[in-house]
Parts: sequence; C-alpha cells; structure tokens
Amino acid sequence: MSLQDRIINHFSDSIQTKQDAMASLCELIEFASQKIVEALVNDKKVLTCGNGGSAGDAQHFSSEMLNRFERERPALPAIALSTDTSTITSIANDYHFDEIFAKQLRALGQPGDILLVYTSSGNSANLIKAVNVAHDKEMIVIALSGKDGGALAGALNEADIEIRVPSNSTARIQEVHLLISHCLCDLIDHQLFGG
Ligand SMILES: O=C(CO)[C@@H](O)[C@H](O)[C@H](O)[C@H](O)COP(=O)(O)O
Ligand SMILES: [Zn+2]
Repeated sequence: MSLQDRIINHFSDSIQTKQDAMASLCELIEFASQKIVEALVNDKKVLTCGNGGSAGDAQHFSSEMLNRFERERPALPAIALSTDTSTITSIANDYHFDEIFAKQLRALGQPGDILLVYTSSGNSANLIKAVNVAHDKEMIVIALSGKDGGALAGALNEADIEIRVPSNSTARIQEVHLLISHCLCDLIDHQLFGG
C-alpha cells in the first residue's frame, strides 16, 4: 500500500466513524449539552479530565468555555484537571497516579457541577476514581468514551450520560470526541446566548 493509500484509508475510516456517530449519538449529545447548560445557569462549573490525547481534548474543551468558541460571549466556568503539573506530580509522587484527578475533585467539585471525562478505552483507573468522587460530591458525569465503554461504563449511574463512539480505534474515537466537543460548545452557546 502506498503512503497516499494509507492517508486515504485514515480519511475514509474517520469519515465512516463520524457517519456512524452522527447516526447514533445526536440525541445524547443534545441531552449532554442541556445538562451542561442547566449546570451553568445554576452557577455551577464543568471540570474536565483525560489521559494523553484525551488530556488535550479535556483542555481544548475547557479553553473554549473559558475563552471562546465561535462567537463573542461571556467567559464560562471550566477547569481542566490535567494542566497543573505541580499538583499532578505531587499527587502521583506522594499517593498514586490513579489519584491525580480524584484528589483535585475532592477539593474543587461541588454538587451540581459537571465532570466531563474523555477516554477511548474506559479503562483508565484515574478516571474511574474521579467518577467515584464525582458521585460522592453529587456531581453529574458526562463520559465521552469508545470501544465497549470499559470499566468506566459500569461505574456510571443513572443520572450520568455516556456518549460512546462506535469504534474500536483509539485514534478514530479521539477524532470524534473532538467533533462532539465542538458540537457541545456550539449547543451551549446557542442555548445560553441565542443566535
Ligand atoms: O493519543 C493517544 C493514542 O492515540 C494516547 O496518548 C492515549 O490518549 C493514551 O494512551 C491514553 O493513556 C489512553 O487513555 P484512555 O483513552 O484509554 O483513557
Ligand atoms: Zn476547538
């Protein structure tokens, strides 16, 4: 297979995954946006987390909340739990890497806040611990997941929302997570500010 054929395969697979996600996930994405809006109008905030590429996705979403998406509007409250290297390294060093998000959530999470989790496998232990703390704090969890949902799917409760991308490829799942994030940003802005 030529290099260009490989590129074409990546594009084709990504397009197909997006088509499959569009066919199955619109209602859940709409519902998740409504939950986030409900939290924001009640002066709550969104906390985001993920590992690796998903840490980047979590930060990308929070930056679009805090700064802007596609229009001028007031800043919206969000915190990415993957950004503070002093906090993350000290928690991992003194306790365990599995605690890096959970411990921050114990300090920052408030009832009614949203925990927005990004994972391709659903099997990252630090995310499952974060979900458990979110439940202790009476927060709502929105999980962007993939594959079979992993252990995280089993840790969610009936008030949570799992948006599971129908793919087994980490790269394809992450690509759709970014698209879903942009959908959420647009829907949040539209519901809060019209237009
Ligand atoms: O981006 C990639 C691979 O495509 C990696 O950085 C990936 O995000 C890391 O392997 C993560 O640790 C995977 O975590 P998760 O998606 O299984 O929760
Ligand atoms: Zn963006």
